[in-house]
Amino acid sequence: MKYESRYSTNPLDFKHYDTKRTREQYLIPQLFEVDEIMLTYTHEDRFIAGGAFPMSKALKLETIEPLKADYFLHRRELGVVNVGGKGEVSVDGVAYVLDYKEALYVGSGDKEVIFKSLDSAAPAQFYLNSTPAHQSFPNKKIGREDAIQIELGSPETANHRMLNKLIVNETVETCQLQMGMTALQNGSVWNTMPAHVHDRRMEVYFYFEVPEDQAVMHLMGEQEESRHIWMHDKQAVISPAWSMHSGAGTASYTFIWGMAGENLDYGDMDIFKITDLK
Ligand SMILES: O=C[C@H](O)[C@@H](O)CC(=O)C(=O)O
Ligand SMILES: [Zn+2]
Repeated sequence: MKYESRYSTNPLDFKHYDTKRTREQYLIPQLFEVDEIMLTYTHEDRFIAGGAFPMSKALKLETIEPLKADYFLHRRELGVVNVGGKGEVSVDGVAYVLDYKEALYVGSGDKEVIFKSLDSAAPAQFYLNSTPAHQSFPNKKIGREDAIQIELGSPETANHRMLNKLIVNETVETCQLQMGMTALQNGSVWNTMPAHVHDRRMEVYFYFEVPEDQAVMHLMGEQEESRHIWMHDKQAVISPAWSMHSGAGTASYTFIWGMAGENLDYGDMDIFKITDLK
């Protein structure tokens, strides 16, 4: 288990950040290391984002020091999306097989979570999001066919995309975690445009299926003070509650969004007018 802690920030200070400081604060450059679990604990709603990459052995989700808890899910819930080969997540002895892009919700109180690949030649990569939880809800797998799909944007505005709601209140009961996956259609590059904020919830974006020689320019900041971070495949970025989160790729790509905070109302967003962005 490897972990890193990040404190939260405010928009008045963010105005003065240079590229290096911006990346240190918000970019999670690496989530997957062979036979490791890597976590980033952010004080933005105490959200944890990370990755489990079991290749030659199974990996157990251990507690980390900042939680001061006997086990990881003592007062937390967990969302898992597999972005690698077929894998298995075993929760207190119950095994859930996850194919590519399938998700699992794990409620608080489960003591043992173990990740493993079913074929070490095509190892699983489990993207993880975890948030504080003060009620225990049942564990549930959300397979490809269980996702709620929404078509957004259009080819004309280069933002044609399919949004898959995975862990939302229509599919599974959670305390505060919401997760989904949005795939840009071929030739479309703009995600979350028109951009929005939701001051009630922070968010983390994890970009993948970014071609090796391409990149995504992630936009953050307030409507009148936007900044960008160039991101590569399988990197994540923390978006505080006051920040927009949007981006354009040099090619099409897919991303997983995860949110936590005040409410569980996915559609509760304050949308910016494109011509008001600065
Ligand atoms: O608050 C919602 C999240 O930012 C994403 O669901 C937005 C998104 O996937 C998209 O518009 O492409
Ligand atoms: Zn959002």
